[in-house]
Amino acid sequence: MSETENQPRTDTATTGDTDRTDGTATETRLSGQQTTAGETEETVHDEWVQYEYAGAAKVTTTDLNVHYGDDHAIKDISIEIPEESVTALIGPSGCGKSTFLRCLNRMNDRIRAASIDGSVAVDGEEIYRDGANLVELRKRVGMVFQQPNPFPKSIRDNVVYGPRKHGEINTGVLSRLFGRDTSEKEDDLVERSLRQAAIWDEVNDRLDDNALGLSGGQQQRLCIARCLAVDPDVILMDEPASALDPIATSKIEDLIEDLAEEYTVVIVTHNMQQAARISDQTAVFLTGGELVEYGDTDQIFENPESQRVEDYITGKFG
Ligand SMILES: Nc1ncnc2c1ncn2[C@@H]1O[C@H](COP(=O)(O)OP(=O)(O)OP(=O)(O)O)[C@@H](O)[C@H]1O
Repeated sequence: MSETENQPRTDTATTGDTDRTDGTATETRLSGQQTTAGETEETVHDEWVQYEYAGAAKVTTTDLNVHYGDDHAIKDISIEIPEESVTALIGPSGCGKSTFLRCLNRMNDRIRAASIDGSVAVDGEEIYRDGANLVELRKRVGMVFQQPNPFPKSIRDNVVYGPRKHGEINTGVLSRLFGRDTSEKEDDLVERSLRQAAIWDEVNDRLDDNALGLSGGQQQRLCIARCLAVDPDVILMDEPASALDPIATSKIEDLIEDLAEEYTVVIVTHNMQQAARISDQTAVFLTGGELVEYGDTDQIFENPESQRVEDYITGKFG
């Protein structure tokens, strides 16, 4: 977990100008509060749900909506996700966590029924702008899925798959520039990525073995290494440990905390203890695609603003 000084926003004003981390003013209302007109959070969605944190915003969503046909899966979500930290997305099944996550690297574009409105910016750059380069975006915002999905290739080939595909290794120009041959560069990349994913010590003597021979937990760490090999800034993880046993899960959790020193990690999890253990901030989605509360993880788990969040966390709902 990064050593940020995240503080939950505690101002009691229902609306009003609020300093954002980027210095601009915006109308802010915390979830669970009532407007002066007596509207409840259920009826108003166009607020920023945010809190104060040290550092810069890495990802900002503004009025983000997703429909699948008539199904309104994500409703007016405006949040800032801080850099170099872990953000957990929690909530009951079907509340839109994965849909929200997929918006952050435009994976929903692949779903024919999905229509997306609103804005998602990474480092202030709109990813839904016309002409955005999706290959570059998905290198910058990588993704790890619930089921480990290594290619039926060697461990080495899995790690270098992305850079090779994007022509970042096998180009004579790069080799000449660096004055080294391709295999030497590949070896460096393989070792660095596998070390970062905390699996190097387990596989360094069998890099040419088929990745499908690894255990589930090793396969998932290999998939994380594959994601790291293309040098992302943001790593999206959709329940990355749900298919793993407790020991493998614990290794993935340790790894995620380490990764947050350098990367911005956003993780969907059904495991509330996991969210409490590894995340710096937590976003609680409840039924119907609403983001009900977003803030410092300790505050959300120990003293949530919203009764519905408290009910969910204590197991009374969801
Ligand atoms: N490809 C799709 N086509 C149509 N509807 C979809 C699609 N994916 C998700 N939905 C719908 O969008 C809503 C949100 O689904 P989503 O998978 O994002 O929720 P979730 O919170 O991640 O659920 P879970 O925890 O069960 O994975 C649900 O009503 C779901 O049925």
